[in-house]
Amino acid sequence: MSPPPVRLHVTGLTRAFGGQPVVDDLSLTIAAGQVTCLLGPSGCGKSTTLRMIAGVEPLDNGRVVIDGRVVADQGLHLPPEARSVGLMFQDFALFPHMTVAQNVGFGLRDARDYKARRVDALLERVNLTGFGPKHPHQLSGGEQQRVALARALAPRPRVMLMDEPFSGLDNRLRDGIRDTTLEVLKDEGTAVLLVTHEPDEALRMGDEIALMRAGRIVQRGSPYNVYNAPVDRAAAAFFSDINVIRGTSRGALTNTPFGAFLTPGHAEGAEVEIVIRPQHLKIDFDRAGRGPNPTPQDGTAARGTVTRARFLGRESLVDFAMDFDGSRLTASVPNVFLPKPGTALWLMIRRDRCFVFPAGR
Ligand SMILES: Nc1ncnc2c1ncn2[C@@H]1O[C@H](COP(=O)(O)OP(=O)(O)OP(=O)(O)O)[C@@H](O)[C@H]1O
Repeated sequence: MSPPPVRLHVTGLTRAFGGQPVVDDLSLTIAAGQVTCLLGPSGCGKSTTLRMIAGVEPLDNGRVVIDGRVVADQGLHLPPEARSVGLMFQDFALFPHMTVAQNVGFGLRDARDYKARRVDALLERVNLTGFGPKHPHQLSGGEQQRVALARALAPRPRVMLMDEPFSGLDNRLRDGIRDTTLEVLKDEGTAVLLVTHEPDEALRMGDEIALMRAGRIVQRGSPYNVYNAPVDRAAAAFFSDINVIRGTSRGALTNTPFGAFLTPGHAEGAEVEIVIRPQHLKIDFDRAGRGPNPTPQDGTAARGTVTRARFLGRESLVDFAMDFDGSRLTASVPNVFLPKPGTALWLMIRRDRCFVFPAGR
């Protein structure tokens, strides 16, 4: 089977405001039926990237190609309606004076009976059959959101650009709407660029995550890879709380509460940071000071004292001060585990889940 065709191809996209670069030489490719989540902290340039691709913001440099056709470069700026893009924003604003059917059919220039059939089919697709004659104010937030999706899809855009489209919805609605939206977009074979600052949303929705920082994409990959092989400490920290064990690499080894770690590739005397997520620290009991008998995979156990334990619903977080050097670590345990402060417990570290980075990066 041949790979799906590329729908969006962006190269060298650059934009500065007042001399300050906001998007800096950004490149990106999205194939038909693929969802790429542009994920990053507030202000890193996600919306500006999306707006340049949509055609509502000029670019200083670079090129945007949609379905093989250049729609923007230094000398060319096609308007949004000539780019075959669908847009969905947080404040998706349906036209209040129009019915649901008129809203969905708004961008269609086809003959009346074709248009009516397309509108009905889309309303059915987003589970709103029979809603055509209603007005937006008669609909719930989730229903309005699905009308907005149908409206954006009506002209069969090659590329769908979505900027935090679910953040106005309450939590209980959100997961359902995300799943419906994803299903519909996959069915239509649209290439999707979804901007979000929520890692959970990117992990849930993306075939690919493009992690953005200060105007640049710092890492691209499947959700699994971006989560499990972060390029640096900040990339690891973007997805969950992290523990950082600091040390000095000597003879390609770094001493930690959990014994010596292999840290090859770091200069003699270089400061390193060993990063581990709280769920990859395993807790065991003290057994009158004898501690556990770890398997080779569990690594070396180290003793610590509980300083605080919190219940967060799906998990409990337990904070420790380590006997070795007083360093602070946090372990996450599924369900309820609330040892009293002062309790001695042992921690084991999944070495294959640790990331080693040069300090300060
Ligand atoms: N038209 C503009 N004029 C001047 N500065 C702008 C303009 N648009 C955006 N900026 C600035 O560019 C930076 C990036 O903005 P952008 O909206 O792209 O970030 P973002 O990653 O989408 O953030 P958020 O998640 O908060 O929306 C911000 O510092 C913003 O203030």
